[in-house]
Amino acid sequence: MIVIKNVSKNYGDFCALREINLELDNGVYGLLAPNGAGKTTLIKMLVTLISPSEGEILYDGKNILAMDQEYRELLGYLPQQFGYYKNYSPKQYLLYLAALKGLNKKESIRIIEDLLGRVALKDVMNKKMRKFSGGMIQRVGIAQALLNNPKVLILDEPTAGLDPKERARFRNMLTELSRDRLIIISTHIVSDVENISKEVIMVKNQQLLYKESVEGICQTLEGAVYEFNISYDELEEYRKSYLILSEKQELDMMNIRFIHKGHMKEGWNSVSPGLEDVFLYEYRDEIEVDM
Ligand SMILES: Nc1ncnc2c1ncn2[C@@H]1O[C@H](COP(=O)(O)OP(=O)(O)OP(=O)(O)O)[C@@H](O)[C@H]1O
Repeated sequence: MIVIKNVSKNYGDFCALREINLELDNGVYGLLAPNGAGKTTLIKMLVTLISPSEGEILYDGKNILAMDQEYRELLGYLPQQFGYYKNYSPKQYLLYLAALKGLNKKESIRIIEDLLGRVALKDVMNKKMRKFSGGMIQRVGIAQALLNNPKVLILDEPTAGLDPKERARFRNMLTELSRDRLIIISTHIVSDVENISKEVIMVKNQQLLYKESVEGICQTLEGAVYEFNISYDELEEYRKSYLILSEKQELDMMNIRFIHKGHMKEGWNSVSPGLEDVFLYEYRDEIEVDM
């Protein structure tokens, strides 16, 4: 189990994270926040690339910085950008990494072939990565992060550049992998974590906003999300008065989804809030709503 205890991180005078407290067990945790909110800072502390300015991070009660190599042996990490060699095949690349980690070659071949099977790359394991799609490269990235069969797997924005089909495949793979390990996946894309996370962690104004199940987080907007058909002429008025979550053209009307806390007006259709709604609501001042 990982315990993040009163952790703050400052870069000079700038405070990137303030007094973060979290307890994490096996399963998938989605670290969801807009760019610049401090996800990478938290992740870099979790993988010991940087250390907290205050507080500490414990693994099974031991400070991860003090554990040093012992901690890194149970850690798998896929950074936002990972370096690989285009002229290598996945198998060659992983064998090279295994050699760096000092793993025995015969044993490595067995582990690597098994891993490449798990990430659905067995058919192409001897092909050069030069022609691989973004999704295939990310799967190589996952395989390298799994090389030491880590108990803690940390993935920083792992779906960047993947198409929807590859994203879906990726999510399924994580669910499969999460059975016996702790997985943290950082993203600003709600659908990446909505259906696979045991709990979603959201950070706002440098502080922890939520660490809860998707259902629990969505409940915070229960009874406040509506859909309604309006004419184009009314659109400006609604935009001024309410936080619009989405606008959809339907024949000669506009179907809008919006937030209102208070009495509903006649005709409004109250709908169940989704994680995307909460995300747009909580970060309304930080993100430009794409309409
Ligand atoms: N080395 C650094 N020195 C100074 N400020 C930094 C440094 N690293 C990050 N920051 C600042 O800390 C804040 C959080 O950055 P961080 O990279 O953790 O955010 P993020 O949520 O991961 O965003 P992204 O997805 O863009 O990486 C940002 O305002 C960023 O400018």
